[in-house]
Amino acid sequence: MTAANPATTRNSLFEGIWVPIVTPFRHGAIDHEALQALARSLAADGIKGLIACATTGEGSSLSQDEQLAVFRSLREALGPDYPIGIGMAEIATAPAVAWARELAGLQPAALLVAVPPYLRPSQDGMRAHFEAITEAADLPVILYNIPYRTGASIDLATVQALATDARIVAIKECGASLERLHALITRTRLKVLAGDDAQIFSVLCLGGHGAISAAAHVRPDLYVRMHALLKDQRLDEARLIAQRLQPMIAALFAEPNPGPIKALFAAQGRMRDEVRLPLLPASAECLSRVQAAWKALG
Ligand SMILES: O=C(O)C1=N[C@H](C(=O)O)C[C@H](O)C1
Repeated sequence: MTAANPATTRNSLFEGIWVPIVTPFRHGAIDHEALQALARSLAADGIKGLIACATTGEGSSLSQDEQLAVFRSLREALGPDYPIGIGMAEIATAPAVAWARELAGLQPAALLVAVPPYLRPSQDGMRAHFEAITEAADLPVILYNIPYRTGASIDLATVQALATDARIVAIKECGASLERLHALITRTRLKVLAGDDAQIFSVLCLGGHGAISAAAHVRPDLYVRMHALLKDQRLDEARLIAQRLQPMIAALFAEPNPGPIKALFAAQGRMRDEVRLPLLPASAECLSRVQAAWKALG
């Protein structure tokens, strides 16, 4: 096993509710003012950490310079101690390794690394990919398993093999069966974070450690409260919050993420309703549904 560096041993860091922050745009350019205001308000609501440039942050639509600028902007807004991770947008191993080395210079709290999309590598190929990035970055790494986006899933045995490296600290798991979630929680030492917003409550009840949740942009206080209640064994109260949140989660994912989040925030004057192609802004119907869910949350 690789020796842990001190950052990776602060493992309670990878518990609680994290948000993969959206990247606001203004006439096509990054709107740093809106980004920083949003980041400050999420942190004030108790969000444990942010992930820049993930799926929700449209990381794959940002140039490398823009990704660095987003990260630096968040640091400037929140200070050096607030945890900010960053998503790996490169797909193939060699450019991902080179980019990981560069990102390491920013000292992010973690790298969020998905199974490379489209390529559908073998389990050994996936393992080599994650190992090469971890070695290059020498930072805490969160595995990101989202087979409905990437086309391939990390097997439990591969997760277990990767978990022998202390720098691999957590897995963000999306769309898994209860059986697989249970296995990840009980048969690996990784922090298991829900990546599928509709599953956050179930993952936490099974013993998962938190979530990286796009939906938690909207009423983050309720996600933070639900997590705290479950830690306190106050299941009934937590369940009521989960039930209240469900219509909003469904509305936010009725069209491609992060369109609905940006549409709501634009209607609230917090940013412009801009995404980058091939994404399109949410439809008027979707926005009405999100706004109705917003009102119902009170
Ligand atoms: O960007 C992320 O990280 C997330 N992406 C998922 C998706 O867009 O499918 C959803 C999850 O809430 C976080």
